[in-house]
Amino acid sequence: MLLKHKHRLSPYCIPSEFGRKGALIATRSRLPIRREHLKRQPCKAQRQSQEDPQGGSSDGKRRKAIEDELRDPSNFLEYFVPRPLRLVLTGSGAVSCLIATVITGTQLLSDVKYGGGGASAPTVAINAAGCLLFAALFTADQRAADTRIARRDEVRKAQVSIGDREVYVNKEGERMSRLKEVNSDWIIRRLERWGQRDGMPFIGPQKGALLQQLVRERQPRQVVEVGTMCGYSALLIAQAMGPGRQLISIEADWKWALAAKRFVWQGTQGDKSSKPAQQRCAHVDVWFGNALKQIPEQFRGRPSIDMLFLDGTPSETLQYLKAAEPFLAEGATVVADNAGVFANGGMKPYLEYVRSDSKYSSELVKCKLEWRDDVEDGMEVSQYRGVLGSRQLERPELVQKVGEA
Ligand SMILES: C[S@@+](CC[C@H](N)C(=O)[O-])C[C@H]1O[C@@H](n2cnc3c(N)ncnc32)[C@H](O)[C@@H]1O
Repeated sequence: MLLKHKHRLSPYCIPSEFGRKGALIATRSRLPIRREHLKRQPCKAQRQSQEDPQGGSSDGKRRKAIEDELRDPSNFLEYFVPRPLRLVLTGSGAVSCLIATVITGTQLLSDVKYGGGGASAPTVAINAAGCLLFAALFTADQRAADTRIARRDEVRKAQVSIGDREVYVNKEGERMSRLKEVNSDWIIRRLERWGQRDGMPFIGPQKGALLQQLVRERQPRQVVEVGTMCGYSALLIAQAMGPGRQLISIEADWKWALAAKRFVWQGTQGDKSSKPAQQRCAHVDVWFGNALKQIPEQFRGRPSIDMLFLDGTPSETLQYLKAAEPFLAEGATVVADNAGVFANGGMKPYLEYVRSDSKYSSELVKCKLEWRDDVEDGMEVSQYRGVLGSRQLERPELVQKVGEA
């Protein structure tokens, strides 16, 4: 239950929006996770009321009525006394107390008028108090349900505005909404909201757009990324690469590597389960380990690297490049993040190397630091000319074009 209603994004567990019960159980018990686990499993009432956009028994009002009756997960009482039963109990309690108040009140009046000992004033008062109490409980329950429904509508509107939910018009002409399927866009949006809120060091949308533009222009078949964290930039690169290509992303921290594997897997599976025309992610492998060890050990005998994205520890950037250099294809693009904020710090040796060595043609593309409009940063975009250092930049205008974008 706790997992079901957990809404915060955490790097180490999958947010509830991903977490179908089956997928979570499968994760915990190390069972294989199937594609159907990704899909939202509606409860019985939801299934009955499910809107069928293709036609079928769509009845918006009925659906809404059933949804409105769904159990309120934040109300503890719901698990012991269901709402319809509560309404019957409190409603009938109020009515019976009202009847008793009227009867005992009439008796009391006739006693006062004609004498006798039929009903006492305390009995009337107790019945009246009972009537008020039950009526108050009944009203409070109704109000709580109305508040919950209003809150749910607000949540839905927010989901529509952030793009997690889509609005459509059904056959009866009613405006309905439904949650979108989890795919790479969905995960990227989530990670962006998390990054913005907590200032996570993901590359962010501006640098992300720049990186995607570079990938689209250069069409690399194999990209290697150093520093996956939770896979934000990996998903952006994979989207821009398109299907049939490969991205290898290396992460030294096992917790991030684990989180990234899940985010990337869910993002790319979502895309794979959609129609072939909508499949757009490259195959992504997240490797756990230090890139300085992984690259020299694992890349022997592999296809050469067409693009290298360096976003690990800034002071180690030059070492990453030197480790990967023997495996770079001629004309490969090397992109290094944080070339602005760390230009005179950890990135200095790297920048000196790529800007002075004849093997590279290099340029700084200025942009803002992620989630900040007031801090200048940049990405160093370099082209590897090969050992002979004779090749010219194939598209020298690209860097400028990207920088202006
Ligand atoms: C700035 S974050 C990467 C953010 C990610 N590229 C994104 O935009 O979403 C840097 C990551 O590099 C990882 N890292 C640092 N040194 C590394 C190394 N030698 N090998 C692999 N990963 C490393 C860190 O653990 C951290 O998760």
